[in-house]
Amino acid sequence: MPSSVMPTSSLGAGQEPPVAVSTIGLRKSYGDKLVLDGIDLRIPTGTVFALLGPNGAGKTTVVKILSTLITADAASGDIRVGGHDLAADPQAVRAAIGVTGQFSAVDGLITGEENMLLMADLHHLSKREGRRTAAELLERFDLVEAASRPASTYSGGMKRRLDIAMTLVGNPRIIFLDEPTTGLDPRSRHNMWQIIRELVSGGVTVFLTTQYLDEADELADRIAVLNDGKIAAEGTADELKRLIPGGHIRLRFDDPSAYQSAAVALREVTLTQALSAARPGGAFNDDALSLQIPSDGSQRELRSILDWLDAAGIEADELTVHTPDLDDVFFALTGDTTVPHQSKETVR
Ligand SMILES: Nc1ncnc2c1ncn2[C@@H]1O[C@H](COP(=O)(O)OP(=O)(O)OP(=O)(O)O)[C@@H](O)[C@H]1O
Repeated sequence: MPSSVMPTSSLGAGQEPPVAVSTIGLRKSYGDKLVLDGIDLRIPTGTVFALLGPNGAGKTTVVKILSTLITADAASGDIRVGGHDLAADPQAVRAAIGVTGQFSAVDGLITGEENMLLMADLHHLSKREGRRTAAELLERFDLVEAASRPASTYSGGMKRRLDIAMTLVGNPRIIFLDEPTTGLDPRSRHNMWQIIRELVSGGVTVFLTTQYLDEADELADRIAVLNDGKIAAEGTADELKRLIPGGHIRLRFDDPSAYQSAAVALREVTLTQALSAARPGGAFNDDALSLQIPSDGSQRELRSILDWLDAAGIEADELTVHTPDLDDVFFALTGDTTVPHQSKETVR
């Protein structure tokens, strides 16, 4: 059962971090259209969780439910945010969370600073405390120079930063970021990633939805792929990449004769099917003096391949593990056949 939310750094060895968000059988229909068909989530405090899915999969709907903007169907199971029962105590949930993204709280008609002070008022901070908090956050988000300009004159990146700064006025321990970097240029995206990392290192839990798989790969401790109203897969980026075929170990040789004997040894294994652990069926590239052995990239499989190489007297000059990237995982899990499969290789 989830308990109160606190930073992971205060935990003793061997203790499980408390759960920031948990859902059991989360369901949502709009009319007779079922959008979420029983979603189970368990997000430990102080981690980044990324929800991926094709357009219209229901990511924003999940965020809206968890942030109390809309209600889940009555048939849903237990839903807790910050240790509070979402259905029974939405007010306590609201006090524990911050939300930014597609529904920005920024008012373009007033200045950045006025937006911040308004937020401080909403959180019942004293005038003095409000000014101090606003100044501190404007500084932290590099908005001091722009603070006295109407927010309508801000760039997209500045508005996103102001939006997050406003969210932080209430010191939320759980933040929902719905597509936080959509439309931002690469530098602004990287700045936003840095902001998110800093929040998490301070013990904040971040629930992120994104269209950018590299963003999930970069930031998230765990990733869930939403498809057809259900979680198609959930795990770390590496766990998800291991779910689909295409991973391999590549051995490269400087010496053509070493390459030849390794290729012969691998062909023999392939022919006799003797090497079950190392998965026979390698590929050869005579020009590059390299050969590939299919592998899921797991430690166990890597060890058995290394044992086989040792036993066969093969010493490669370079060994690299290649795993499918998150794009491959996404296309495989969401059944999107409109984008051709590309053999992108990530050297891990
Ligand atoms: N208020 C609403 N009334 C009826 N249908 C809705 C409503 N809001 C969302 N939907 C439908 O629910 C489905 C999920 O929408 P949602 O916005 O949650 O998806 P999403 O995964 O966030 O999509 P995107 O990546 O395009 O933002 C879509 O088919 C959408 O048309």
